[in-house]
Amino acid sequence: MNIEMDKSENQELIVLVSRLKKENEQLRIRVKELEEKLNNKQNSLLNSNTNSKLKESTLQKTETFDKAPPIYKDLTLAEYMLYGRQLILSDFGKSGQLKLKNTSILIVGAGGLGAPAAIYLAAAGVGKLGIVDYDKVERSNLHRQIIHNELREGISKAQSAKMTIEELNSLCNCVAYEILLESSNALEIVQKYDIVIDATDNVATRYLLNDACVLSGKPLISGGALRMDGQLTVYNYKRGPCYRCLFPKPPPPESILNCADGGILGVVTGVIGCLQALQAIKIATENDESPNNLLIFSATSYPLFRSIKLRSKKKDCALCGDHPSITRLEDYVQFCGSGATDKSPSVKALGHEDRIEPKIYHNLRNKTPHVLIDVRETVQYDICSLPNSINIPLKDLPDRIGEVKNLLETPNTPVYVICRLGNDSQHAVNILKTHLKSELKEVKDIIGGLHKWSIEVDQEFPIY
Ligand SMILES: Nc1ncnc2c1ncn2[C@@H]1O[C@H](COP(=O)(O)OP(=O)(O)OP(=O)(O)O)[C@@H](O)[C@H]1O
Ligand SMILES: [Zn+2]
Repeated sequence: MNIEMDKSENQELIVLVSRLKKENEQLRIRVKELEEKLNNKQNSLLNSNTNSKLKESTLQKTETFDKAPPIYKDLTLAEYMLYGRQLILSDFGKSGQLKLKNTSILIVGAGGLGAPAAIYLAAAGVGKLGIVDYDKVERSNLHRQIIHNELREGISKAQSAKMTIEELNSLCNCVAYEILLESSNALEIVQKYDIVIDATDNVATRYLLNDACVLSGKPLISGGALRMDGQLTVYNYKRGPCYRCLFPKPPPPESILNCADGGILGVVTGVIGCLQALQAIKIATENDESPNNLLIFSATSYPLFRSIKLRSKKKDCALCGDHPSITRLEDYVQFCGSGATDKSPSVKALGHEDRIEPKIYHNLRNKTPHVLIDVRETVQYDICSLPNSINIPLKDLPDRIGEVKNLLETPNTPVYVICRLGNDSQHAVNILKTHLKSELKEVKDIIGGLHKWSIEVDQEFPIY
């Protein structure tokens, strides 16, 4: 019996010792990591002091990629272990890893493109990552903005991205800017970084970042994605053009479509965001021999990628040309005629008399004979629709006026028009009024569209 007890005590002791040894080892690694993190922070503090001195000096337009001299001259033991699989690449090696460690990258936009770009850059060992985003995490972001998650809904995207990065690689010094990047703050932030990634979704910020990068001599890795397509370009790099060399004038605001209206396949932003990260690594490690190209990706065509060689910079470019007229940041919202935020502003195309609240329409719905036209695209109509509505997409409406006419039982039959948010429906009312002036007694748009309907009338109706 005693021998049996001795045996089992012995066994327990062996297990305990082995557990303590394991914990001891884990603590040793953790202490090492924390020491490195502290070291990083001290170094970046040193760096930011140098930068603020730099900031005080006059802002000069520089043409080459100006990178601060290396601060870190070697890798730590934890870094050898962490980056081992890429250290052994002949095109990368220890020198590549050290260059990454000494590089700071600014990602503007922690959305569909910024999310994968930030994750891969942090994991690869970039020394400092700045993340700018003024917005908060929404549920409809999560199919593509994979740096956030369900628990982060409603919190700042910049903070959420920082949290993920710190969990992924605590050696990366991540700075979150919970702000809208605009003329008043862009230069100050851009100047603090070696490379800038444009992961935003609007034209005003595209011009702002282009100008800030040219004025402070930073390469700009620009990406875009919509529906099933995407593209990638590097501006202001290796004597290549800037965005203004290619597009001196912004497109008309009404021609611009965003993801909320046009849709986007999550993985398409993943492809372009990863390519932005790859391009940043190639620039940081001075391993980029490719000419200045516009890379076009289409998920629905073959081959998936096409590449177009870009022109060299324009001698008469207003920004980067020989005699520039733009020497400071401008008012980009005014220049582009559209804001830096992509939240669709409410259209006000109709007077009060031509509009009806969803609740009032709901009350008359089963009592008054009427025609309800839903002017969303058919793909959206097929997602969800109100019973007895007729789908005529806005773009087809002028050609299908005859159909509307045939639907009217009498000239007095009222017509109501609905869409997703209550913007297109207003344009549709104007089209109907123009074409059916004498035939129609009453034609109204349902205020706030199906979105407001599902909030105020039927909570079971999907919001998408
Ligand atoms: N000037 C800016 N300053 C800071 N963040 C910006 C600026 N312009 C755009 N962004 C951010 O860039 C990101 C763009 O990503 P994306 O288009 O995937 O997201 P989204 O705007 O959340 O999409 P959705 O259209 O579905 O609402 C957004 O998070 C947006 O807040
Ligand atoms: Zn230019």
